[in-house]
Amino acid sequence: MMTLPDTLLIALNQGKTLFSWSQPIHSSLTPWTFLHHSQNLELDTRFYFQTPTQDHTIVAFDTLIAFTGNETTPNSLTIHLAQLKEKLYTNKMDGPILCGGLPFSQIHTEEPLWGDLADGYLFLPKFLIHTSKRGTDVTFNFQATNEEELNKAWAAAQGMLLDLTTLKFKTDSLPTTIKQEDVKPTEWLKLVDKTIDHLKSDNPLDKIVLARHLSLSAESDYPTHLILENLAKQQPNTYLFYLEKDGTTFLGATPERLLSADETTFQTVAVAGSTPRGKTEDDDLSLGNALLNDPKNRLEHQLVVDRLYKELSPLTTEFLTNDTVSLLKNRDIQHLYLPITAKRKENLSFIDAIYQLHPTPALGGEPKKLAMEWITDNEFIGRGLYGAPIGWLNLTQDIGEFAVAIRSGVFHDNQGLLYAGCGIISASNAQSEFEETAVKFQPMLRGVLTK
Ligand SMILES: C=C(O[C@H]1C=CC=C(C(=O)O)[C@@H]1O)C(=O)O
Repeated sequence: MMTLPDTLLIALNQGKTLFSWSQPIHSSLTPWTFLHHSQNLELDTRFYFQTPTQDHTIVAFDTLIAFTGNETTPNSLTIHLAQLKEKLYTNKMDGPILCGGLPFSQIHTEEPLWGDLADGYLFLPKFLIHTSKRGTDVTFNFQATNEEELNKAWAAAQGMLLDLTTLKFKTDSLPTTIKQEDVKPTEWLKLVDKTIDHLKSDNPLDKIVLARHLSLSAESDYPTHLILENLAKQQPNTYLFYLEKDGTTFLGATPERLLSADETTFQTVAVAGSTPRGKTEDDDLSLGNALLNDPKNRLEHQLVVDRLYKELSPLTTEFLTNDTVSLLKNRDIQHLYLPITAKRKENLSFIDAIYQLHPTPALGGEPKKLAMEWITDNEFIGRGLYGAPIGWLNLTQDIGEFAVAIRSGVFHDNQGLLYAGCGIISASNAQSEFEETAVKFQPMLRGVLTK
């Protein structure tokens, strides 16, 4: 076990009370091993996030400091993060990482299965493993106001590293799902018709995204990390995300980035308009071509593109990508796709930019405010973190990456609730949207039902 580094003691004597210590780990342990090993420990929080290219994987455990509800608004978060920075000592250039999900909407209908997670949960973990092209680092975050607390916190962190790297696997398997039920299917079809009528009536609304739900029950509790592991095998080229807090887990495999930020650029994508994958290569190609040439889907997508350009313009100085729309193909579904990269203006915060973009018309609608009001007033079940920004941000450098949490579900004990949404415009048809959302449930269903 490593002894307490002197620099931490010096920082304490200089008045620092929040400590973030990172060190490389030279081991063959993968992020999955950590997630598996963690099942043997009593932890209040678990988090997993992996980019589609797998060039960043973050696994984090236990909460040191968390922001939820009103604390996650952009102003409040900015103040809280600045306060953390003031008392922070870190041995790393790029500082500690906060991870989690921001709420889909501050105003929302309660849904018991979500518990507190529905209010958003951005946390500074006690323990984090980050795997990137540079290798694997472990970070311990802790608070202490005197030497005794510092020694205790350091010993606890080292003990956790030892546990996570030496404990044996718990051999779990996924239970049989005994009930799989569309939630209020007839009412949902009626709601789509009502929404289409509303879009056709005299108001500025062009698009509203509606979510549908599928409820699941299993013969015993879901070991949710195994669902994530299935998704990792079954859904290449997607963001994998997993947020577990006090026994409730929200997880999924989304193709959609909301915003990633490095020191100089913002990167987002416009993903909207959907069709299934074909059974043969020819079939797949013709479905893709039909999607590229379908006016209804092109309009759904263009509304997202236009909004992203509009929202990004004041935050950036120059767009670095062209306007060629292509197809994004995942295992079960394909979408119209346009990546957008722009040079970010200096001193413009990543958090502000996230809130500026969220929800794009791929999840909310156009215009944003009216669409969000319609969603809140009419959907049967609260969205919680479905469709919300999920990911990470660096505390000291204003960088990070958030995905749009779709193709997802929330689980507690032996219960699950899957979410799938679709963009409604005046030319939509309720039955086709029902079928499109059925395809969008497929990735999560495959993950849950595979033993
Ligand atoms: C809202 C979802 O998908 C969005 C992303 C891509 C395509 C969409 C569509 O074609 O409607 C949706 O806007 C979902 O999968 O739950």
